[in-house]
Amino acid sequence: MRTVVSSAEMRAAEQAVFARDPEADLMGKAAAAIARIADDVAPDGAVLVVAGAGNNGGDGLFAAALLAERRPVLFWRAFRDAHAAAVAAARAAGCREVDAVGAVAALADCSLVIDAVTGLGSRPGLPLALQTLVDACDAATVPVLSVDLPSGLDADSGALHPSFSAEHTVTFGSVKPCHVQQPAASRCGRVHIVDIGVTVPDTQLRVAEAADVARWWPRPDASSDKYSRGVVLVDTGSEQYQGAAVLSCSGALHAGAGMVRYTGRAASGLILSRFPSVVVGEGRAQAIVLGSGWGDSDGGEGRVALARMHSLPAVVDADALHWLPGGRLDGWLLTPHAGELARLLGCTRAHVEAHPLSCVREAARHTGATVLLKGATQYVAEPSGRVTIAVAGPPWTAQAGSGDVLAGICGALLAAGLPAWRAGVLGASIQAMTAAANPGPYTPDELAARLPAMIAQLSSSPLAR
Ligand SMILES: NC(=O)C1=CN([C@@H]2O[C@H](COP(=O)(O)OP(=O)(O)OC[C@H]3O[C@@H](n4cnc5c(N)ncnc54)[C@H](OP(=O)(O)O)[C@@H]3O)[C@@H](O)[C@H]2O)[C@@H](O)CC1
Ligand SMILES: Nc1ncnc2c1ncn2[C@@H]1O[C@H](COP(=O)(O)OP(=O)(O)O)[C@@H](O)[C@H]1O
Ligand SMILES: [K+]
Repeated sequence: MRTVVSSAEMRAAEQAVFARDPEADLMGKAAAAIARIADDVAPDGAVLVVAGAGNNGGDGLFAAALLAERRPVLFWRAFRDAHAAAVAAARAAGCREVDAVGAVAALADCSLVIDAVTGLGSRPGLPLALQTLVDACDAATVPVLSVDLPSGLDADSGALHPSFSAEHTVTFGSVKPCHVQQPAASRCGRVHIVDIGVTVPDTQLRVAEAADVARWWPRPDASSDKYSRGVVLVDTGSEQYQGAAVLSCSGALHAGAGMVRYTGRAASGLILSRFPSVVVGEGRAQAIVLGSGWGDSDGGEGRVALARMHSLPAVVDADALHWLPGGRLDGWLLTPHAGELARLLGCTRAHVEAHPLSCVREAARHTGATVLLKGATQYVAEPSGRVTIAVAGPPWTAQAGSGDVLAGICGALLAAGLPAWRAGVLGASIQAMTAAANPGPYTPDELAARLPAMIAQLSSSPLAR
């Protein structure tokens, strides 16, 4: 699990280092890491360093000085101001200064551009001369290594602004919100996190990693039986949306449920023809999955209220989200997409998309449930305000039916005894990881069928220990 640190939290952590040791050379360590990664990602050829006026530019120019010991380096001060000591170091090391026109012309001969214009102090957007260079970089397909973050982005959000598009980003201490939230994250390329001796604080925002999924994924042992592994009661689908029932049962079974009981209104014969192990009808269960594919079929309110009376953990998806009972929904996992969350909160979808973190937190605080906001970035918010971002996957899973499978997976994890936040994080992560391992337009049911191979691979990997 990685802590996600805001620019203010990172600055405070940096100040704490200087309070202990006023001579701490954080910039020197940052520069050394940038130079090392630059050599790794583009071992030969000239490097162009584009430097801004603040410390981000300082990092880049000290890195320029180190790189100039072994390869040609050019630098452009994008705003006339720049970190004076770093400019002096770059000049002393033999780096050649160019102007805006020279920087664009130099791209033809460069194997790497280091973007050190703005970092934590970045105000969104780019001045025209820089935008011209960014366009030229994109056209010339010269790889960009961004220092801390692609200049132009806002460190503290996932919003898109005119910015560099990095192939690699080197950041310090821990990831910042722009590195882990789409669409900004797609501009960061591969993010290298470098320890420069700043102690990163615990925060209310974290991002899960494959190792967490491997460690926490429930596995049967010699004492397991179908009941102890977890029985999932699935009330999904309807006459109109029969497929949703098949998909949520598929998610639950392929995620390792001990048993799936189907109590929804789709034709049971359809489900049994696909999954003969499903038991049709009520019975004891450890978790319930509600709502996927209900459409406007009757009795939603009563079915959700009944689930509440069972006092079991529940996944509440899609149409069941319209019928949330009053009171604190402890132990429940709500799985809205942005539109459904907007409806829950009484705001617009655009508002949720612009402020996903505050919206998902608000829904969890208000309902007392854990809320998994689905989409390109998947946020799992607990009523306490803590948010965990699931492992990211490719956009191939953006298709009808993925959410139904995910609801089933989360149901199996709740039934196995995981707390709601962990079920949400693991469910969203395993679906994303399976899609990443099987790139292409696989249908949600095909991807669900590939979950067991992914889970087996995780279980046998050293990450699982
Ligand atoms: N904290 C740490 O742990 C460590 C931090 N380190 C490094 O320090 C970096 C932070 O440095 P920083 O505070 O000097 O801010 P930085 O990102 O250089 O930007 C400020 C300058 O940019 C300008 N500017 C901003 N937006 C603009 C725009 N759109 N268009 C035009 N100009 C714009 C802004 O102008 P102003 O707002 O003053 O008008 C100001 O001149 C951090 O990212 C990391 O690389 C490491 O050295 C060591 C450990
Ligand atoms: N841009 C994206 N990248 C990756 N996954 C996405 C993206 N957009 C949506 N998804 C995934 O697609 C699914 C959509 O869920 P949902 O809208 O409820 O679908 P449905 O109700 O049709 O099953 C979610 O599981 C989410 O993880
Ligand atoms: K930068």
